[in-house]
Amino acid sequence: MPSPRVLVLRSPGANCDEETAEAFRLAGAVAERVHVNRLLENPALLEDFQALCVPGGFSYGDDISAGRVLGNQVRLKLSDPLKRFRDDGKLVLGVCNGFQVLVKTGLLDLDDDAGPLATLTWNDHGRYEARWVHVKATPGDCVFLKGIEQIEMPIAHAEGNIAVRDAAALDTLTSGGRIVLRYTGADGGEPNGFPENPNGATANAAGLTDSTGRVLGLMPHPERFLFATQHPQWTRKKAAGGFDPHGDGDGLRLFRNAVAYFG
Ligand SMILES: NC(=O)CC[C@H](N)C(=O)O
Repeated sequence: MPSPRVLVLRSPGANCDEETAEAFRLAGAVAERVHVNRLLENPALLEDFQALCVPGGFSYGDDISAGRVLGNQVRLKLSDPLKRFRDDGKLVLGVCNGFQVLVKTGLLDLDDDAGPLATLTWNDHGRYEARWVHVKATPGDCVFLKGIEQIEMPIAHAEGNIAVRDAAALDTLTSGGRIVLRYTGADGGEPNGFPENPNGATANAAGLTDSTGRVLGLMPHPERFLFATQHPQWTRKKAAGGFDPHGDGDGLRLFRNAVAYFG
């Protein structure tokens, strides 16, 4: 099987596209960074790729709200080709700002008759927050999270609070297995408020999948944990023994899962 080709979407203000492309390459994919203007000129470019990733950053300076401008471009100009892309069995990943973009595109199936089931809004404390968090996965059909239970990753965002509309919407998302990542305490149990839940997200949600399991949006940054030595406690882990400083970081597992899906 040839390596899957991944389109990493560049836009003005994106700042994680290089390392996200590198993550896919390390996992065995061929990754190409493509500017959104190239895709708007020629949406048929998508046909050359098996996966699309919208990376983190500050697309269009977070103007209006994070992800809104790029989300509108995608929703208004690329909706049909992207729905075909997803329905052809291809993969879509949105990391942090990319998740904010996906929420605004309709690709995550987040609407019912009453409007959006959930959205991403400002962190409860109203500030930008950058820290490592503990997250538990309940993958269900989500391709990217296969085999993952607990994982540590960094977050870095101001508008990362997954706010669910109401109790009925929460029930829809929960019963549909759509909340595939949740913040936990260090012991894997319920988080004890802030900072274990770093933004006040409803139900401690950190990532959502669509109804097919082939689209994932998450606030933590898996591409910032590709090497074991990116973990903030790696020297302590090394001193404690049994730690391979040349090993992979756990974030790489998501990208390997994406590549393995095409194997
Ligand atoms: N790391 C990111 O992608 C940041 C996302 C967005 N700019 C925010 O602050 O919420």
